[in-house]
Amino acid sequence: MRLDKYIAKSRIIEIESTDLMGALLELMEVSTARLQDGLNVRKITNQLMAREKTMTTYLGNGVAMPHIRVKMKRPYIFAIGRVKDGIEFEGLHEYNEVRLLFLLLASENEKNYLNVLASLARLFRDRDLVDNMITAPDTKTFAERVFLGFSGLLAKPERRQTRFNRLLLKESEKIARESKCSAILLFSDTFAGGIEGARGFPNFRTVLVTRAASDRAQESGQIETAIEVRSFSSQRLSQARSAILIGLTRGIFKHNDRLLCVGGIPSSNQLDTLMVIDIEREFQSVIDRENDLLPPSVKIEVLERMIGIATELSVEGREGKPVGTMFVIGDTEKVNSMVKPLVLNPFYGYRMEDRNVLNPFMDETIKEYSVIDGGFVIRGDGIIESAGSLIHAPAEFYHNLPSGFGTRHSAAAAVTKAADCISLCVSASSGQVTLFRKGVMFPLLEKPIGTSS
Ligand SMILES: Nc1ncnc2c1ncn2[C@@H]1O[C@H](COP(=O)(O)OP(=O)(O)OP(=O)(O)O)[C@@H](O)[C@H]1O
Repeated sequence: MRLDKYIAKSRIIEIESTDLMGALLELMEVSTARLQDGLNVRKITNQLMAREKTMTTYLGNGVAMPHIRVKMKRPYIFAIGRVKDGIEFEGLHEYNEVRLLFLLLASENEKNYLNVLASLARLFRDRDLVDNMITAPDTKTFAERVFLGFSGLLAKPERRQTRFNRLLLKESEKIARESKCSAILLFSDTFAGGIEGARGFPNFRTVLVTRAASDRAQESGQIETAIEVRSFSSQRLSQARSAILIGLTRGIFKHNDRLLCVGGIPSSNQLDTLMVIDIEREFQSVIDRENDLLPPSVKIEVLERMIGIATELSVEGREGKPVGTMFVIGDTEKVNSMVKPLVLNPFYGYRMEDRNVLNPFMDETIKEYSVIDGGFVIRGDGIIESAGSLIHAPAEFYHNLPSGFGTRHSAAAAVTKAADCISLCVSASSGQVTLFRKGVMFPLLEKPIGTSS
């Protein structure tokens, strides 16, 4: 998504105020100057402040992103301010870390709002890119770097290939051809910065698997498409199973494809692993046809987001402790008939947009509530209906799972037989993330017991 078209030089400023209210007023002033939309600066700033009190917009990496829908003709207004030394807001320490304050005003009628929020959050997750903006020596350079960053041109310097990497890439193509693979999956998180090889294989269909896909990667070479899978694991090719699953549901792969995975330890800059995967054999128990995988009511981006959150939860835990939970996605009408609330629904009273998992600010909230006993019920379009729910399908839908799986996993399996939904289980005891569809289990991330990251 091209975000640079919404950036204007006059809305890139150095913030003078040291408190949030003052800083927001400065950004609102430059946002509304010269506009005929009749936006009420004070009123909107107060609404932004009220919102910040109920839900922080601090994204990490020194970036906060207050955002709000307003009545206006333009689809979006972006304003970005650089803060010297953090800002004061109700004594909360995360605001001391703010160095960039990004204000997003969106029209009430804009349907793409959550996607824009998600794209911005993804952009600001790139530490190097943010640092580059923060450390600009003067305002002019700061503005230039903002433009470059938003247009995807401010890339990390590419590393030169080592001889060994070159050899592996060359042999990969040969192996893929001779073993009749239909595509090569290049795990680009192996490289801390870009690498020449990430341009893809000249004579072979290449799919990039990455934690953060930029549009630029796909524009700059033979990369046919990129699959974004979050993974904080330090294991080789740990994103493979999730990536293939997403590729199948997106129609990038067919169930009878054979794939060559090429990667190494994340950020090691060293390729060291080649793995041939026959999708049919690997996933045989889950799918007969790729179309069966995704329930009709579930949006693929919702499943992708939930796989990301479940993976992060399993790897990070919460406050140093492992977390177990269950997400049931889709067919909520039927699922709700099998739900008993264990606690008062914490999402009660949230606006739909604020409890949609596609909203990047929901990640933290979901993780926070994952420590509550019970599971989450999520609509196929991403709206969370409840958390802290006991999800219990009728007895006839229960079947034996391999030993080691207890009542949480049994319930997660059964509900996907009883309703046309998907469930994702994060195991508190083993750290595994398991997807269930039609009662069949499919481990996405296997974490050896006792590993913390
Ligand atoms: N039907 C259910 N719906 C929601 N949550 C459940 C359900 N059954 C169990 N749980 C939750 O799972 C927790 C762990 O139960 P148990 O150890 O039997 O499951 P498990 O499948 O082995 O999961 P884990 O691998 O996380 O230990 C329970 O304390 C409860 O919070």
